[in-house]
Amino acid sequence: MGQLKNFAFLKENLGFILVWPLLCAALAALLWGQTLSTIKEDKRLLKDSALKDAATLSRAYAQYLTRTTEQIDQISMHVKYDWENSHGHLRLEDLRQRGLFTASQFAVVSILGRDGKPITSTSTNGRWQDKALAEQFNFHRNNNSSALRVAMPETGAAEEKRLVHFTRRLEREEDAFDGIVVLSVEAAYLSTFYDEQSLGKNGLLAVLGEKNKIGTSRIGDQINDPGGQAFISELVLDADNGSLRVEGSNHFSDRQSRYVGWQNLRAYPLIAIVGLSEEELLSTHRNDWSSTRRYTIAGSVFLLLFALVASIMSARLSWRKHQAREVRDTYRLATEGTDDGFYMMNALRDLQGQIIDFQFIDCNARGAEFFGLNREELIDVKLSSLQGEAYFKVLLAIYSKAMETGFYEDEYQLSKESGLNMAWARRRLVRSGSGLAVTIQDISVKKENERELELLANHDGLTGLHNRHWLLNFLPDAISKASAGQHKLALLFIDLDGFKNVNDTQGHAAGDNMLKSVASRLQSVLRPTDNVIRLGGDEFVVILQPVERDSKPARVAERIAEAFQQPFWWAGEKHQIGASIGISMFPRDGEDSETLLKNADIAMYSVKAAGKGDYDFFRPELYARLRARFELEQALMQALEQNQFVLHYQPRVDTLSGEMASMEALVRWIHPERGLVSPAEFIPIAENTGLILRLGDMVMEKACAQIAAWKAMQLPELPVSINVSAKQFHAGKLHQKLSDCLRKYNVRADLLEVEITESSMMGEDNAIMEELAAIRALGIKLLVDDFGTGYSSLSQLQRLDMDILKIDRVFTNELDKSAEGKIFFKAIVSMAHALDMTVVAEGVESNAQLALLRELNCDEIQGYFISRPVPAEQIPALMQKLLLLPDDLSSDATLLTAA
Ligand SMILES: Nc1nc2c(ncn2[C@@H]2O[C@H](COP(=O)(O)O[C@H]3[C@@H](O)[C@H](n4cnc5c(=O)[nH]c(N)nc54)O[C@@H]3COP(=O)(O)O)[C@@H](O)[C@H]2O)c(=O)[nH]1
Repeated sequence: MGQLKNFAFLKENLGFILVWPLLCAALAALLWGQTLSTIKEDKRLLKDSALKDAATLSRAYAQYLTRTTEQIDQISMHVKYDWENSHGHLRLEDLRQRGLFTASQFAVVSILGRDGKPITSTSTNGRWQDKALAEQFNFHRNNNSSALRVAMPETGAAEEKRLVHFTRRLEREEDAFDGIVVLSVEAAYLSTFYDEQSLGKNGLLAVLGEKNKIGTSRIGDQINDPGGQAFISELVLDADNGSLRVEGSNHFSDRQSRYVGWQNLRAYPLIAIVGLSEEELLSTHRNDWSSTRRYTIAGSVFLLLFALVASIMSARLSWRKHQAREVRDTYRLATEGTDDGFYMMNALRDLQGQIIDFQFIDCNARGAEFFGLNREELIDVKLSSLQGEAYFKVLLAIYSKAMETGFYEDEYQLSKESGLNMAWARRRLVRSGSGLAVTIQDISVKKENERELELLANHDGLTGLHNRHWLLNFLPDAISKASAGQHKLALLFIDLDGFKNVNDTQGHAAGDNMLKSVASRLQSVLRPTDNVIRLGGDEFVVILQPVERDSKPARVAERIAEAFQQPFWWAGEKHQIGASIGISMFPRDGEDSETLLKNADIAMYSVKAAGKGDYDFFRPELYARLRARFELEQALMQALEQNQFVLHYQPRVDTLSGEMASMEALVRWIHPERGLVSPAEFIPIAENTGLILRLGDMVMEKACAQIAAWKAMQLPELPVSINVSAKQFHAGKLHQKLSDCLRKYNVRADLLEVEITESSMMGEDNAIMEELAAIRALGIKLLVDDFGTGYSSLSQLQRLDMDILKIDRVFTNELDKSAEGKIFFKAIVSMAHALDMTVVAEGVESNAQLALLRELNCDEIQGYFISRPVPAEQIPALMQKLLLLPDDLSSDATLLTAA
């Protein structure tokens, strides 16, 4: 299988692998062709040049011979003249002594007489028997030409020097033959023209005479006189001058071929021959040719090696590409089924090697789909063509960084420019060879989920404001910024006043509406850069920064407080609510989130304690107050466990007669250190901490026990009313507790009355309605306490079927102070009577108030004018007194009653 794959790979890439050897073979062939043709051309030029040189040198040699022969000619003319004038008495020795034949080349100068015998001579060694000289003598004797003739030497004995004889006819009167003058010159003298520089070491010089008879011949230093000749066969010279290549093996004694040039002397019967050795000429160029050949061989070897290396590299490259492609294909196939986009990208570089773009070379179907294309459409596309210029620059920087470091990964939000149709992506870039393997994952859904989770985690679902979680993350950063910028930061802790009432009395839907309205109202009075946070319940926080002075958060707090003075409206109804605001400042009141929040909360609490609806800055002493409150809470819990509470009773009497109609049970805390503590101090804390439930149960228990005790003492059976807080109602099963308690102490239901504040029973909460009905069904009377301070209407009271209406002492107090107070009181009494309810005036402190109440037909009164709340032990005395009005008033009453 593997072999089959390899074979397929080879087949696929054969062209790419063999391209280099083929290219190199072609280059080598070209190189060799060029080299051989150059050598051939060189040889041709060399031959042409050699032939020209030989011809030129032969001409120069001919000139040299002409000049030499002319000298000899002149001397011979001189001798002839002297001979003919001397009438046969000339002695050549005399002429020699006079310096005429001093030149060394003249071996012998002779005059031969008419019989051919020497008459006078410069030497006795003349070779007058030479066959060639004899021939010349005969010629001169038979021809009356006076021209100079040349006789080439015969081949003589080896030890003899060869002599060339120059001869001239001598004459007497009437041109009669008188002998000849012979100038014999050493043949070698004619070849002194030889110059190694121009003819080389094996150059040839030769002089031919008539019938091509060789006068002298010389090859290099070797002058062939005496001894053999340079020639082994006669040259065929078919023109007066010329040049030709002469094959050495046939013509020359040294067998070397030569380029031979020849020139006939015009004035004398001589031929000058020059030969240049071919071997010598070639040898000077042979080095050039061999170095050319060496270069060509080196070039060929280089090409061979290059082809080999290139083939190996091509094969390896192809193999790597093949493997990379296989890996790519495998990866693509593997990623084909996934949701991730996979891309192989090639880095495109400029001449300086700088990356200028990337090109898609492969991708999976999903990857192409991200760009709205199919795979074939995306391959070969450049990255730059898929997005705008600015965005491409950003991408290029990231991709180049990945090329540099080998890896890059991030999550990023995509713009429209990206060309990818997704909102968020995770990309992973891994360097792979000369490019990048890029994986893109669409994480839009995940990001959306994260965003929603983040929204949920950081926002309040009801109001849309940031929540506590967000605040706790945001505050440390904001504090750091403030610290770095050396400015202040203000934290406003806002707690709604009366919100619990709305929630408790009008239901959670109303409470939710209120919170939404509060949120938008807060935002409306703040700048968009200020942060509003809902901490939870009815608590809000506002962060202001930068802040220079306290005056700024003070102004904001004032604006908020003012905004809350306007009523809230929903479902066509008006709702009033306030806000208490505590302010802490960074860094003065704390340097961390927790401290700033805690101190703003303390300041807010201080505002609440001081009457609500206002703002205050944190001060360290507020903390002391909070601590006192905390200690009170602890003490209250302990008091409940240790039964430190007692009930005092305040009578309620008939307005006219002063007869005790009922008693209100009012709890008192007998503190082990502080003595008697007012419920006005601890009831609100009990309400806030939830201790009111246990306290309420205890009051119920003590009241029933007391009724039972008085009954046991056989005192008149008078009802006792107990105060029940809203929390007790909302805790549920109040009627059950009351019923159990009555049963436990065997007390009649009509001896127990329940006072509930107006605000506790407000709203449309069915649970309260049902609870009230159930209590009433037990036979227990229901009293509306503190009427006039809340927002209940009489019609609502009618629906709840309340028995007694207790008008708050604020209105009793107004009775004798203003006409409006009296009118208001009268209206309530009238309406309550119309609803068949008994009216009680609370807080009656004076005779004048009593008189007016009688006038207004108020049924019962309660107040310090009758009696302060007193311990249970004092009640029997009051009971026995029967009429509790001051004596004079009681008698008035008696009178009135009687009347
Ligand atoms: N849930 C419960 N609340 C209780 C209970 N016991 C008392 N309370 C509530 O505490 C508040 C303060 O009560 P207290 O200090 O006892 O004051 C009562 C009277 O002393 C006072 N009063 C009565 N007559 C006059 C008067 O002529 N002038 C005047 N200045 N004060 C007067 O009024 C208080 C009774 O008020 P009310 O209940 O509204 O009739 C107070 O709100 C109590 O309700 C308890 O057991 N449970």
